[in-house]
Amino acid sequence: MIEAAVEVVDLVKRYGSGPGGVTAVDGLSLTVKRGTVTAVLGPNGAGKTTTIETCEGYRRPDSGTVRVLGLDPIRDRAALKPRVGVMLQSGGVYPTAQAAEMLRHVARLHAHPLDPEMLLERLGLQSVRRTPFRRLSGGQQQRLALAMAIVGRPELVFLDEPTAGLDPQARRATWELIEQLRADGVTVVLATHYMDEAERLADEVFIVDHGKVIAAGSPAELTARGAENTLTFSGPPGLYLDSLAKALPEDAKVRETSPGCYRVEGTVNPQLLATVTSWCAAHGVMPEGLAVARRTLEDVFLELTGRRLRS
Ligand SMILES: Nc1ncnc2c1ncn2[C@@H]1O[C@H](COP(=O)(O)OP(=O)(O)OP(=O)(O)O)[C@@H](O)[C@H]1O
Repeated sequence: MIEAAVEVVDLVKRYGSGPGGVTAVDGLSLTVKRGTVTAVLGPNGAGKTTTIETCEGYRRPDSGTVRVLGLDPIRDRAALKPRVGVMLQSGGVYPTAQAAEMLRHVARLHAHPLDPEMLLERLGLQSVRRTPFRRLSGGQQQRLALAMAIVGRPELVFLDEPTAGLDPQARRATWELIEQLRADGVTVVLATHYMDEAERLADEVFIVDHGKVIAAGSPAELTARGAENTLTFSGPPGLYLDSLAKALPEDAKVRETSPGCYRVEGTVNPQLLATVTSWCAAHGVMPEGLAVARRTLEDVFLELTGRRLRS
């Protein structure tokens, strides 16, 4: 059997002790398969960064085990260093060094680096190549940190909120780069609180809340559980929905979510759409803003916790 790229079992990590202490990670387990993009998705404070930093060898578990490429991240740090890419925050770099110079420097430390110029181009950093790190904008610093994490062609890369605060164009460029990494066989572990990012990029998602995994699966598996799709439309308030409910298949439900806003949940297929529109036609109702929406990871999180992912 091929060994997992990352295996976290019952990880517990506390900050401080006594009543003022915080249990940041509370018995978290996850497995990252090689060659996949795996997202650790959760709201602020869920324990994502602590988990990632423990995998990177920066934090020691209070209990539980962490294996990275079959090794111990703290004990085997030297062996893992050339094989694992991490995005360092500003503390890890020389603030007065120029962007391109820093990237070339990191590239030279590796046997078979990617071309630094290609990375600067892909991440839209060519125009600031001579700018000292500390004068780059937050988003530029973040993209440079990403470039430095992957320039050495790691087998595995940990990305903690790689697109937080980026503008849409930089976000797309980062997503494309992550997709390219996967195509090249790199394993990517991505901590994010953006569900659209997890949905678009991840093969496997671990939804984390209060330091625990509360759901796991591919985005398709997670969003397919329960109501697969929804159909919404608006019309006059107070429509008599019992007769529409009778016309719908058994697994579908309809309700008025707010006055004049209607939501049908179930397997939305062309037949269901036809049933709803013909019921509307028979009742003289013009269904405005008729839309079919797939259930999102945000909906999954809301159902599991009663809260929204983005607070
Ligand atoms: N160095 C620290 N000392 C004390 N408490 C900490 C420390 N780092 C994190 N915490 C606390 O641990 C909990 C988990 O934080 P963590 O940063 O791991 O979560 P996160 O999911 O990455 O959140 P965010 O998206 O906000 O970074 C939070 O309650 C946080 O306040």
